[in-house]
Amino acid sequence: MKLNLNIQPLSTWISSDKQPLVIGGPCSAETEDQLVATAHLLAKTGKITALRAGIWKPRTRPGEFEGIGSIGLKWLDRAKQETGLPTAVEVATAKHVEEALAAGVDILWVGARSTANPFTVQEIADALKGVDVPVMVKNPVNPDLSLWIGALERINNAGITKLAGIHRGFSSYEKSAFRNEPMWDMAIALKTHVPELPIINDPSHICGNRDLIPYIAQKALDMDMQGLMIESHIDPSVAWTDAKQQLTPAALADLIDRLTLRKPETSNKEVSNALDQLRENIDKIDDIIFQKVSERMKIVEKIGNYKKDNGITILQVNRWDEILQKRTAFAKALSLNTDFAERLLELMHSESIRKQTEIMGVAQAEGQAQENLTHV
Ligand SMILES: O=C(O)C(=O)C[C@]1(C(=O)O)C=C[C@@H](O)C=C1
Repeated sequence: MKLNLNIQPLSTWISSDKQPLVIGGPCSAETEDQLVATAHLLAKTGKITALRAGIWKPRTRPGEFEGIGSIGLKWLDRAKQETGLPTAVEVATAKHVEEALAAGVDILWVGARSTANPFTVQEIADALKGVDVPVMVKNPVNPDLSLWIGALERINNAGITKLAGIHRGFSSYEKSAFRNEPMWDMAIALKTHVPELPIINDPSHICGNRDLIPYIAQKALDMDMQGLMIESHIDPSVAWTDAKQQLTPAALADLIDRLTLRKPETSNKEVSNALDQLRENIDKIDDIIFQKVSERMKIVEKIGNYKKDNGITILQVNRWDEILQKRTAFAKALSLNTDFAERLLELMHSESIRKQTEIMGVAQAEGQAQENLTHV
């Protein structure tokens, strides 16, 4: 379902001269020298569109460096005056918004922890009323698309039309190579709901480790994201925060050089005709798949009626296991990815269970129980 947000194109608020669009800068502003020197080196690469720096840092545990605070805004302004780079900082309270705007910060962003809290987002939105400043909203720490959309809506309702999302990955209990799981499907879902919303990828926070950054940055561009936010420090080995994921300005420039830029469309008529033809074939095949799935569901319904009339359980573990084994082996023989085949079968099986539960009348009882609960 498409959402109705009032959003201006990215090019109306940030220069599109350099492609890919990269917002670079240190995780935290630490000292005036560190920030200004990093900014100069970044500007000298000629590849950076805006300068980022954390001024107020939301830390998980107390006692860690929580950002240099307001004084850093003066350093950031000096970096901007000397390099000509527009600046971006994270804001998490109304006071941050007021101070950042008073200090001439060009772009604000809402952090992942703030996005997860509607009270915080509303406080920021209220502080932004009547101001024409670009705001980027990071995904919430947890993979909840509604929270991300809700935060964008709150900011948009406050009158902010220069709006973007930042995909920084999601917390996960599972051990992983990533600091935050990319869960690309979440960013794709946001793009599907709000196609006009620019999305900036933040490979630094997804990876948590500089070696992985090139892969995520490339994938983000291939996912048609509009830009990258990458942390860069003059000397990452002594960085006060996120030392492992920061790149020197030279390493960042090198990474940008190695990225391949692709476009969503081509002006080559021959290629676009070939793609049209192939897409027509896909449409036909998708139609056949749906017809077949519908036939399968009709059989599932018949089985469901037999089960209801003869006191047979809905779940048939042995039969389900047989389907999983045989069909995934078949899928493999057809050169299909077995994980994909398994997920497809699971999706169909859970729909069968839902359908047969409905036939048994249990779904109705469950619905009634839910209704009773909501009336308590
Ligand atoms: O074989 C059945 O009993 C069915 O209802 C079909 C089906 C399926 O979707 O394939 C559904 C539920 C069972 O757990 C096993 C298989």
